[in-house]
Amino acid sequence: RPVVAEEGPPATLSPADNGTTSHPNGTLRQLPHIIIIGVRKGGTRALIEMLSLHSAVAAAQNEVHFFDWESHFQKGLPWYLSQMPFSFPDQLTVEKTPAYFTSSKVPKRIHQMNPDIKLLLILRDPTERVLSDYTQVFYNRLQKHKRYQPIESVLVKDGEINLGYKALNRSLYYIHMQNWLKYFPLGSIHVVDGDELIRDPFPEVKKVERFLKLEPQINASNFYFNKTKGFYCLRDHGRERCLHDSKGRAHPHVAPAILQKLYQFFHQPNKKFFELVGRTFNWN
Ligand SMILES: Nc1ncnc2c1ncn2[C@@H]1O[C@H](COP(=O)(O)OS(=O)(=O)O)[C@@H](OP(=O)(O)O)[C@H]1O
Repeated sequence: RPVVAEEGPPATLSPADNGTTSHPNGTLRQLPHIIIIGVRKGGTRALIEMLSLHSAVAAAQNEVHFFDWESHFQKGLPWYLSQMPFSFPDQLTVEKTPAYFTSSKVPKRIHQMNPDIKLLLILRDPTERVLSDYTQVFYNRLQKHKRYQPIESVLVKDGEINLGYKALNRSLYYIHMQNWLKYFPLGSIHVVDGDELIRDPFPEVKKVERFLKLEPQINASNFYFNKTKGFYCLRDHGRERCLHDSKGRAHPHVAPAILQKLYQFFHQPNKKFFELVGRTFNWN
């Protein structure tokens, strides 16, 4: 059960409220039991949609940005609660905000709300994630008719990897993970392999179901490969749907020599991450 910590945000819930707001049909809003903390472009939307196939899961529609945006955090837990979907008391509520993973103040704040919360972290090959991150910003700028720099000029400065490029830092997973492990035991954080979730989602989703101690319910038949999209899509009670067009975009071409530099750049950080979590991933 989520608890309200002593040092929590300014407006805390009254004891009578106990973290829930009820509705006449027996549903209520509950603080999340599960948070998908990131990583940005890791496959967080796919993961929350896939998890929502389970009848015991109620997912918040939008990214809430409660713990990372001061303007939201200052509103306190009652506001956070008001962002949650209505659910039945035995359902688990989940929200996803990919920016949480790389925001240093977030782990402490989530821990203060509920030290027993279950965290899901979906990661992808760090280089691939950088390209996906660049592509996202590229499209955002395109939409706003703003200028954008070609990928190679943001990745490289004076012939070397440009350490000032923010997207690179977001892919240094061990740095951020260390921060989370100051507050949560490894057993509270399940790392989902985002590359596998793309390649063959069902086994990855089953692992999540087990981690959350949910009754096995999600089936192989809930997934089908859509050739046009080039990704798996979902089948839920006979209804078929793919993720939005903004998910699964083509990435820019990068010269092989630069790509090689990037792989090399991430080699040591990746090793540090593997040591931290006691498992390896099939990253370049
Ligand atoms: N089934 C399925 N369909 C479509 N897309 C899928 C799927 N599974 C994982 N992905 C990958 O999810 C990537 C987007 O990640 P996020 O949802 O975490 O992005 S965001 O941070 O919320 O913007 C997105 O990244 P891009 O390929 O760069 O667009 C996808 O590769």
